[in-house]
Amino acid sequence: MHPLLPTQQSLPLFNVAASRRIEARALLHTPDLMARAGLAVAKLALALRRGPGPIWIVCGPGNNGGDGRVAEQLLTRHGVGTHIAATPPEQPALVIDALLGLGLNRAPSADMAATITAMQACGAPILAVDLPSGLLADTGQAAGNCAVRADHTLALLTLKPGLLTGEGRAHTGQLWFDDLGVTPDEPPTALLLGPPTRPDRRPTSHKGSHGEVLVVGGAPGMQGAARLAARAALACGAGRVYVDLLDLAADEVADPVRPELMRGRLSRLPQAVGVVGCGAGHGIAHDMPGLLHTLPRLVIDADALNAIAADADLQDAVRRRPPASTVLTPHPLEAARLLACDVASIQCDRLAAATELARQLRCTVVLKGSGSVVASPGECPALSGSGGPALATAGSGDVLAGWLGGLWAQQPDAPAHAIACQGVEAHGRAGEVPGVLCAGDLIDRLAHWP
Ligand SMILES: NC(=O)C1=CN([C@@H]2O[C@H](COP(=O)(O)OP(=O)(O)OC[C@H]3O[C@@H](n4cnc5c(N)ncnc54)[C@H](O)[C@@H]3O)[C@@H](O)[C@H]2O)[C@@H](O)CC1
Repeated sequence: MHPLLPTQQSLPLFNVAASRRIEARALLHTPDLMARAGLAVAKLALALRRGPGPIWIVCGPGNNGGDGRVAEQLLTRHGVGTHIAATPPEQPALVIDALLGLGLNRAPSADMAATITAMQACGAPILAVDLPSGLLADTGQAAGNCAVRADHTLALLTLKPGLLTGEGRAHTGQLWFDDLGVTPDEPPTALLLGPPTRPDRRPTSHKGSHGEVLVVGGAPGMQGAARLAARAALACGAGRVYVDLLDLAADEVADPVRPELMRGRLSRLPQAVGVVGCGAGHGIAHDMPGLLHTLPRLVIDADALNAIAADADLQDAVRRRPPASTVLTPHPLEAARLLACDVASIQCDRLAAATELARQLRCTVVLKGSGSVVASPGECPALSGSGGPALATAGSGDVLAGWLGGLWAQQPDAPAHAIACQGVEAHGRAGEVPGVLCAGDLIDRLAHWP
């Protein structure tokens, strides 16, 4: 068994309802699912335990607890000390959290909350069975703000989206997966993104083969955002990258650090991929009708999103664009403005929020944050399992927008959804470093990825 992330391929995700259906059908021909689950848990527990102490197994009232009890029998048979109880033994070598899994349907009771606190405090690593107890499988939210923070989670039968988005990654720890020998017999409710790909560069290609990007943004004092987006598009391989910095004097260069970047205007570049909004301030609202009407492919970020949120005519203009020609890249607050709700409403179900926004504005939506979501009309939503806190820095969103623009310039026939999936996963994987990654360094890592 291997840790699941980073994945070598795209993987299907199933919400609670789909997992239940798959389980019910599988049980008809594979009645020993719980035995298989318990065996998988016991094997992983043996590999993860630290020290000679007993393995503390915390079993709940349902089948999640059943998995824990099967694991306990197998470990005991193997000569390993175990302790099944709600309170810890002396110096446990590992905790197996089999309190609550897929059946979680309310905030943990006071007794369960006390057990969760004890698991957390006992000092041993925690292996969660299927889901960290208290974590909602569909959304990655902690029911009642009380959920186990596991060091490892072994997902069983299906992978659930809540392990990967919202608060999920903070509770799951290292993710493992055992399908228990069952092949899902229905379509996934979401996809976990696989390794990103880079556009091919033919030996005979020249800069004209790799498209044009026009970055529009960078109001006074915020020009760095537009320049970061432009540098990212350039590093991605776009043939020519232009910046239209709002209010820049006519004789100033586009970017003193990157002489490859050129000044440009919409009127001269009607076929470019537009990357609009980075550091743009309120002034971008004035340019939005022309940009939305003219450019065949658009990545819309930051202040351009706020302009759209504030103007019903701009929302209509987004809806009227050709299918698969527009990507919006909101963070949760921008998404909340676009959906006229608050951030908590977005975060409590990120997959649903991104899907609803994509439906309302008929475009592709990248909802940023831990477990970025890519949603488009008619497409199965995708989740990224990559990225981390190193990306929580100023400018990393600008880099994403520019990178998407660079990818699209080189693949003009690709639909918005495919570009968004490629770009989000590349951005996330390049951002997996300890500590903090400045946006400029992120561009370097992306450029040399993989
Ligand atoms: N049926 C099978 O053969 C298999 C079951 N599996 C395991 O079974 C789990 C699902 O089992 P269940 O459907 O029994 O669900 P759970 O074991 O997650 O829990 C259901 C029970 O917990 C109670 N409960 C829910 N929320 C509670 C709360 N906040 N406080 C106190 N009690 C609460 C419910 O009333 C119910 O009694 C999966 O997560 C997985 O671990 C898998 O191993 C696959 C095979």
